[in-house]
Amino acid sequence: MKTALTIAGSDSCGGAGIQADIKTMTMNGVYAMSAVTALTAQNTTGVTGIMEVTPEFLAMQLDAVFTDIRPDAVKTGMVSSDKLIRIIAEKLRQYKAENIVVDPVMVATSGSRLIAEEAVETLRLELLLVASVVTPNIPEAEILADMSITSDKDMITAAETIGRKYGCAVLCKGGHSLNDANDLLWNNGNITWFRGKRIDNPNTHGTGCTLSSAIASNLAKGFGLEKSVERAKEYISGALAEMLDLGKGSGPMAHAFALTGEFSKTAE
Ligand SMILES: Nc1ncnc2c1ncn2[C@@H]1O[C@H](COP(=O)(O)OP(=O)(O)OP(=O)(O)O)[C@@H](O)[C@H]1O
Ligand SMILES: Cc1ncc(CO)c(N)n1
Repeated sequence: MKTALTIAGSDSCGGAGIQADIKTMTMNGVYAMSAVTALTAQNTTGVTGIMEVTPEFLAMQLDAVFTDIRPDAVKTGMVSSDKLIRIIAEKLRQYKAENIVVDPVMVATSGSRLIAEEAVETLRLELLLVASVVTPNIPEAEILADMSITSDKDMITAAETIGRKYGCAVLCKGGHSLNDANDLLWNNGNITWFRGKRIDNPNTHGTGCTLSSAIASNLAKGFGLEKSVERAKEYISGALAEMLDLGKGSGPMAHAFALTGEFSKTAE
């Protein structure tokens, strides 16, 4: 069985972060492992607390995983602070990790900040340089490319700027702000649009985490990057289309929508 590792924060309400990543990887047919960067006290309406692990303990988790079950792909999500980012980059280089998907998480859907302001620079300098692909939404792409984005053409320019500067592929997600759920992949000079149908569902807690984990799972299974993004978009569309409605805010998606059979049955 192929394997994938998520390096991210825990979301106590289960819709984003580590919990979304493990559900997504499992549903996409790979064995999921996790290294936790921080605990969040969080629900669909917001984040009320953050407790970071120490850099030493994050390093111990990464050593434990890499020296035993080598991941075929790695996804990073909430990385929180300067010191944690440096450890992650160092360990990914040390173990020559492959298929690294960096979701440059900055602000949760609910509006709460998930990375220290000064750590954004470290994320650029350390994590983007080891990434195979980075998956910014529009506000994140604006910060990473240092420009404002108001059109499809701007998305292409921003993705190319980020890709050339950091030597990685870039998936710029239009979903939130600009267009229908159309995402743009810049991969070594080649441009591919993934045109998704916008699903009229306000429950989008954890969409970014879910998409990047689905991409990592497909890379782990040996699909190329374009095919991995295409398959990940199909998975997230299926999870959104279930119209799960939990919680008082922007709720989570139905990660296990494709699960049928004995163990997914409810009581009569
Ligand atoms: N309503 C929707 N219908 C269909 N696809 C959507 C919808 N909303 C988001 N997506 C898709 O979900 C994926 C994640 O994009 P999104 O822009 O929501 O990420 P994000 O802003 O990083 O998420 P998060 O808020 O979890 O950090 C993209 O492929 C996007 O096109
Ligand atoms: C722990 C965690 N990571 C990422 C996100 C982004 O959606 C979130 N809300 N919580």
